Amino acid sequence: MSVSSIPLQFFLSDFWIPTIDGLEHSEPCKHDSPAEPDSIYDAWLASRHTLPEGVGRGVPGASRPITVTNLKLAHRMAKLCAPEMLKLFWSHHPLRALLMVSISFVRGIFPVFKGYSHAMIINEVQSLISSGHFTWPHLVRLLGTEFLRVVLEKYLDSFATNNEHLVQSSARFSVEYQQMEQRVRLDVPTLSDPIVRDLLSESDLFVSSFQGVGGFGLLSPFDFIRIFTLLSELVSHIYILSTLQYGPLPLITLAFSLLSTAYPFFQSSFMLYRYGFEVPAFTDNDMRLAEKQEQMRQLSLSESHRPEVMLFGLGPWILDTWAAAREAGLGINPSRRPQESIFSHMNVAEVLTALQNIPFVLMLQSSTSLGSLSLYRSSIQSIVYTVSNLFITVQMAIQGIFLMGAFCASMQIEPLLQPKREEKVKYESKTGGMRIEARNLSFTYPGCTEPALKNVSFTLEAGETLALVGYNGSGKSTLGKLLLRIVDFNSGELYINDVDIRRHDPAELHAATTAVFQGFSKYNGTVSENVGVGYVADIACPEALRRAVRLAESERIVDGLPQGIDTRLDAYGFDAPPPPPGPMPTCGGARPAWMPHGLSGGEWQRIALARAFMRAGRPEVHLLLFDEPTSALDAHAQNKICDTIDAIARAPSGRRTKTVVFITHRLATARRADKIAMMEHGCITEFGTHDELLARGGAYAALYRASL
Ligand SMILES: Nc1ncnc2c1ncn2[C@@H]1O[C@H](COP(=O)(O)OP(=O)(O)OP(=O)(O)O)[C@@H](O)[C@H]1O
Repeated sequence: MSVSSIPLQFFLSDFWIPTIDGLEHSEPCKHDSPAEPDSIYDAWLASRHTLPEGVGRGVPGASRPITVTNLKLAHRMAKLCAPEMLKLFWSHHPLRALLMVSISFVRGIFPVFKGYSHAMIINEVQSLISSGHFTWPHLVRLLGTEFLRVVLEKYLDSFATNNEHLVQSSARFSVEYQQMEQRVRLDVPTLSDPIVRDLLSESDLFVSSFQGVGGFGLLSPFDFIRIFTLLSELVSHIYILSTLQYGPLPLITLAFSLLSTAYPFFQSSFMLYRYGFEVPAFTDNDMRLAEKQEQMRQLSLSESHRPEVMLFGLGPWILDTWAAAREAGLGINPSRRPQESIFSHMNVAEVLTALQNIPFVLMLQSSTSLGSLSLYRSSIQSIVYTVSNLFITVQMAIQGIFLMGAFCASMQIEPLLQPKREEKVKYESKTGGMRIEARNLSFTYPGCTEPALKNVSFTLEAGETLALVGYNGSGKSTLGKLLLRIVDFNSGELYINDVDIRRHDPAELHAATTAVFQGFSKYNGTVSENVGVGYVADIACPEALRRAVRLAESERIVDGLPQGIDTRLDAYGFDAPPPPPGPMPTCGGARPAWMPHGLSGGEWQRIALARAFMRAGRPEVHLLLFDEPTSALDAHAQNKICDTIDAIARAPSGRRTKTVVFITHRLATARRADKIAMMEHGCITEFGTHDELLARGGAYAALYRASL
């Protein structure tokens, strides 16, 4: 998007609405932010607290008001981010980057050359008409020069575009790479922090600004270079004006010309201020409305939701909810519309444009050169437009700096589960599996008041099998995630092989575990990809894939698929992505390879089991955790899977080599375990063997009897 196409209101409204500054003073920071923030993150956080209440507080990308505080913050951020950004520009194509900046300067002078060349031609033609003192060779030379100028400008433009494209693509790849690299590093607790989410969203906006999408106040460092072009354009126009010969009333004429050309901008900004134009930032309410509207739109389009939409008769409700949100979002409600006055309909600018001709005529009295007048007029207009563009660009650049700050700050986020370097202990394998000892573990999900786990304590010796049983919502899956180091606990202690779990690198622990989650992932890919991600080193190894599929008792299912293990699976239900380009299948014809194949719930569960089995048998894996792995399987298949897990957890000699944790509602499966933990309301209320718990006659015994 070119800078000139950005509405001027975008810039002026922030400047001309004084309440923003006032609000900033009346709204002290909720967090203690230092006067000169030490880190980029602090500066970014401080800038968020300068947003007025209700306007964009919770909306990533909301434009910060232009205040002294924010200018200082932007300056601090730019300083802190500069090394990182310079590296980004220089790392791939230093010479081309230098060329890009230089060409930006040169391009700014082009409009002046153009005006000058046109003026010379006009002068020559004027001589022809008025005095006849002109020479054909001179006019031809001038036309030739103009032709050369056009060719040169076009050539430089196309060279600059190609050069920019190359430098920009490399920088874009780098920022996208860094963004991806950081995303895959971050763990669940880090990502569940709402401030981190906002930071990442603003960081994403910065990354997308490299796509050249513009709009919404996005300005990448590349667009920032355009400021150089605008500056050189401004300076060259001012220079041209200073070299012109003026007639009578030079200063008054100049002032009138400048003011009359600039008037439309002042008029529009005055109207915005006087007649209550809203700040062009999205309010929290706008975002809620947009979200609701999108949710309803998706619901109406989604084919996978269609059966329930039909069954529950949701059509009218979807339509009404969407319409209410959309109407409010579009401002169709008349009370939201800004007041308009008769003045807003008057186009005074047109009157002024007519009046502008008066000083020109006055100048014409003394000036002999029509070309100079044309140059004068085009320079005046260019100066006003360049200055206004410069203001818009600078204002957007300031917003861009906050997004750039978000990007740089996001790069410095350390995953919460990662231990400090000095506290880190390497995970040591223990023959016979993982020993787990939990002491008074408590955990509350972020934003919740009721803990999901309360004072959970138990010990599981290496190689033992534990079944976690209990009512819905009693905390079984949460405990499983704690053991797998997916989430962190709030209090208590958890020891793995007698070492505090918090001192281990989660990646090392994860390499020593395998799991099937209750809500396992369905990847948009082939069977082999869906299974192979369990151990990516073997994702292209047919034997390893076959073995995992066989262990999960899914050979028959996979062999029955149209392309066997290479069949693409339908992970989206009916909402599969559009087919790739190519011939469409004819009615009754063979099923094309790209067409994803659906699976039943139990079949998907076997695929997830096969994924876990990809690495389960490996010697470095010491903990196998299965959260309802066989809930959708028939009793026969369940028993076979349990036998398989038991076999995997043992050496050929029969000695236990892996610790196994089952989360299950099937007590027939639970009774096979060495230990059973009965969970109620986030606590382990009973712990022991099946026989011990039955003899106790408590909640487990009651549940077991009910299941018979
Ligand atoms: N992401 C979450 N955010 C907030 N609360 C959650 C979240 N996940 C689970 N909970 C809450 O934590 C409690 C324990 O949930 P958990 O999934 O551990 O139960 P469960 O025993 O595995 O249940 P089920 O047998 O139904 O699978 C529940 O009250 C649940 O509502």
